[in-house]
Amino acid sequence: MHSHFKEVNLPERKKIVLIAHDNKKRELLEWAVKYRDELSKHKLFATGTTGKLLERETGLKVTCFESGPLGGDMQAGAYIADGKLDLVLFFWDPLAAQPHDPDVRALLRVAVVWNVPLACNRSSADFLISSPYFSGKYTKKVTDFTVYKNRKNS
Ligand SMILES: O=C(CO)COP(=O)(O)O
Repeated sequence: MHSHFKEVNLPERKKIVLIAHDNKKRELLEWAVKYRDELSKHKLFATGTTGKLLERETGLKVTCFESGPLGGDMQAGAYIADGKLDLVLFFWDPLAAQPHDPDVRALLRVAVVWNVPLACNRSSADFLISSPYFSGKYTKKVTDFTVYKNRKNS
């Protein structure tokens, strides 16, 4: 199918959400401490427990959603749908079943819908943060959903 795109300008100072499942929290915290100075240039969000730990270990201000299993992933997903998050760093655990797996999948899905840069492991996060776009301007293309929204049976 022929898709049309809209351009969305991302500013230098990005709105970034950081999330880690329990077995991945140490890894995300180490990563955030390593890149503390770079992260300090941005506005940070996180799910509840991840955010509390991030604030404690980096000293950076983090706006916290609810804890993930209590709806935090869905809050982050809603922010994405509203265009209020520019980048997602989500170290999810591939070896542990999560009670809120549907929420996790929904967040990952909606990030892809809106073409949001998304790192799910440390090396991807390294690649993202070393990109000039991380702290520079970037114009992303988002599918233009006008046709979808105006479809006949809507
Ligand atoms: O479960 C999570 C994401 O799915 C993370 O939630 P917490 O940061 O509150 O532990």
